Amino acid sequence: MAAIDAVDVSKQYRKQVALDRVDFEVEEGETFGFLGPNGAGKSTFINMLLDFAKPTEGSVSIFGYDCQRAGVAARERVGVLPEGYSVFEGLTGRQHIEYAINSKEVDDDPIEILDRVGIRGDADRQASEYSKGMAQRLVLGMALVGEPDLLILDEPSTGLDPNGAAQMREILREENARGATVFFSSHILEQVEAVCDRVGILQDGELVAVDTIAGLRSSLGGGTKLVITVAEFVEGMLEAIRAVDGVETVVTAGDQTIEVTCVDDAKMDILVELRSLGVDVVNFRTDEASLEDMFIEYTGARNR
Ligand SMILES: Nc1ncnc2c1ncn2[C@@H]1O[C@H](COP(=O)(O)OP(=O)(O)OP(=O)(O)O)[C@@H](O)[C@H]1O
Repeated sequence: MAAIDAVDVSKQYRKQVALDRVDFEVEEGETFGFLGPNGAGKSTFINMLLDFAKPTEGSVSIFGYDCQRAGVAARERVGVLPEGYSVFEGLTGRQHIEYAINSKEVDDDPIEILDRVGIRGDADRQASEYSKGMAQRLVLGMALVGEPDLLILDEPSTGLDPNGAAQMREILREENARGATVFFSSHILEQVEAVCDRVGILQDGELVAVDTIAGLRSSLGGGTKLVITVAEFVEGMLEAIRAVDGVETVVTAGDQTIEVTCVDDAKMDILVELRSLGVDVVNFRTDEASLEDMFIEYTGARNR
């Protein structure tokens, strides 16, 4: 059975279409990354899973339970890290975890959980005094209570330092390895690339791609990235590259570097085109297209 099943789900806020007939499944046991530029509809979708928002049309279900009509059953096996969660005034970190343990009626050890998310040393401090990253770690800890079958995490890396982000990745891997399905939205594409089996890309409320990263690469014609360093930029150079057959995206990275995603066959034509414009090519190399390159290609936007 699918862990998450979205059936032609749409959401309209007055004139704003936040989701437009989104239809996909997240299989049990997958780690699934949910991507999209700001305002694409990611949080709206997650809010529907949690019944904070209702679909205008279509439906969403978790392990076969409709998130609106059978919300309590749907969320029973779920651990959640919602967007913009604020901690309770007057409760320590440990008490937050104890609260989650009591509400889920399980017997986890709060200190073990705080240790896992890296804030064991701050267990008895008021959570309202925590830094942003510490609070984010605490909320992740609360989501992990009771070994949920599905983790739903809205931007889990928000506020985390690089160590925290690496720890987060490790926790997602461990959770997946014990059998949990992990569904998370993120703007940190390296993180998504490192842990996800599949990704879905939302753009203006529409799901424009759902695939493995390798699958995305091959549907973009091989997804080669050419990194070209030139002595200096020449007027009309970027437009000329864009006009070459097989070129998908052209972006600049610094004063002298151009990154081009294209089909394999286009590489030589690009270099020939640059020579004919009198551009002095200092260096070029080919990389595999990263998830960020593909994201730009699908959404036409730099993510960060
Ligand atoms: N309560 C609301 N009332 C009206 N419009 C809303 C509401 N919530 C979201 N929207 C609109 O729905 C669209 C999708 O917003 P959403 O928050 O789901 O995007 P997102 O992909 O999570 O963005 P971000 O990456 O910035 O968090 C936006 O145009 C937003 O303005």
